Amino acid sequence: MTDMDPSKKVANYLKREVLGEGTYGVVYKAIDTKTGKTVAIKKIRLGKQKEGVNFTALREIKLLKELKDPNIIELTDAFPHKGNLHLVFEFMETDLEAVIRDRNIFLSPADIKSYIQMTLKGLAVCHKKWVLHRDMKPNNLLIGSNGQLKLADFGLARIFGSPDRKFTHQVFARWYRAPELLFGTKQYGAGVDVWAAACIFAELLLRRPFLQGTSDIDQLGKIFAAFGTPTASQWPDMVYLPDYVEYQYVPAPPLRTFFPMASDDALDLLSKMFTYDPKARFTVQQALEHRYFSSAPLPTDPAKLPRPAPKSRASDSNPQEGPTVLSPPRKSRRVMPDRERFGGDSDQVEKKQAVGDIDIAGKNEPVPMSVDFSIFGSKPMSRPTINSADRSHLKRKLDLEFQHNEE
Ligand SMILES: Nc1ncnc2c1ncn2[C@@H]1O[C@H](COP(=O)(O)OP(=O)(O)OP(=O)(O)O)[C@@H](O)[C@H]1O
Repeated sequence: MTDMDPSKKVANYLKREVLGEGTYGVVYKAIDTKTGKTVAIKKIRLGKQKEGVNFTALREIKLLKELKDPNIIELTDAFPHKGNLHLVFEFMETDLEAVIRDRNIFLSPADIKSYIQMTLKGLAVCHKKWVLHRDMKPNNLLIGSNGQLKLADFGLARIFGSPDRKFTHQVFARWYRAPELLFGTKQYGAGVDVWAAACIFAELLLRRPFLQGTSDIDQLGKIFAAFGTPTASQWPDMVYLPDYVEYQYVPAPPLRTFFPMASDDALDLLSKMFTYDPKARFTVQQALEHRYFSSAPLPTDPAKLPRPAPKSRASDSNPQEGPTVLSPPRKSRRVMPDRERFGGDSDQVEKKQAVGDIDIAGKNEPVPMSVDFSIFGSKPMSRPTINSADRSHLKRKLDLEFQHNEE
């Protein structure tokens, strides 16, 4: 990086097409005119922070720039321009979501092992430096032309605040959220990234998201239906969490029910990463040392991993023609469980989904949760229920969710 006036750095980049829009703003493809390299520039709306990026944010960005590892996306530059902060990253060809969704791609057990190992290796480096990701999901795991998987969007949640829930695509982030976050914990640690990595591991095995909750309450219902309702002995601190509500006990079905083709080692590792109590949950380092990674088949060499066919990029042929949107932003391409399926007034849809079968104003019987059991096969399992004593607490939580969505 040079010592030039940061606001002038924009001249170093030749802007090309829009790559997509995420939680924090638009991402452009660009050419670094000094090196000739292709880069991706994330333009972050500073929004209400009229005074610009605060000192803490700048310090955090400096920290991210220093995080250099083969499994972490490199932040090569950062500069303000027209009230937006521009973060310059190395350009990546595709991402893990595209790999998982591509029906032409066959993922062998060794390929899955390689992708999840690279994910954990990137996480390990960050956790060693006390940086949490907090927003791990397959489309934040970018893949380069050499097959290397790299974690993206690291630490952005801490710098720019938690992703804004009013953006529809945030419904997907919920699927990777650890139970302590869903119960409203304020003091969370590296375990939230391990839970999310376990969800990604499960998604690689299934080729679809594992736990697709339609609201935070429903997400917990899905988790409990898969792993059994946590007991006090399994997770002693659970009852003290701010948004804790008691769910009727349901036992855990065997994990193999959901992953019939997975190896015993894969299931053992998965169960240790999906441990309820964050204090007992595997750390990233423990996960990397698990025998799953040293037993046959060994992880595929990244260069030999299957990847989607490169997309043709229209503006590559004519860079003079301003930014061109080549495809809808990723989130609209993904199947939307809530809003897109119902259309119309999105807030109404959100309310309808979140409330589901719960009769908040109803009588005192235990109330069945709205849980979509379709992911577990056609036969519904016993449904977790919420005790009536917690009804008002639940109503308050749902109201809070609605407020978030209506903002
Ligand atoms: N370094 C990069 N190289 C190439 N494409 C990138 C890079 N970073 C982001 N993109 C692409 O830009 C688009 C927007 O990315 P961004 O990270 O802002 O949002 P997202 O990951 O899609 O969603 P979210 O913000 O919810 O995580 C995506 O299509 C993403 O694949």
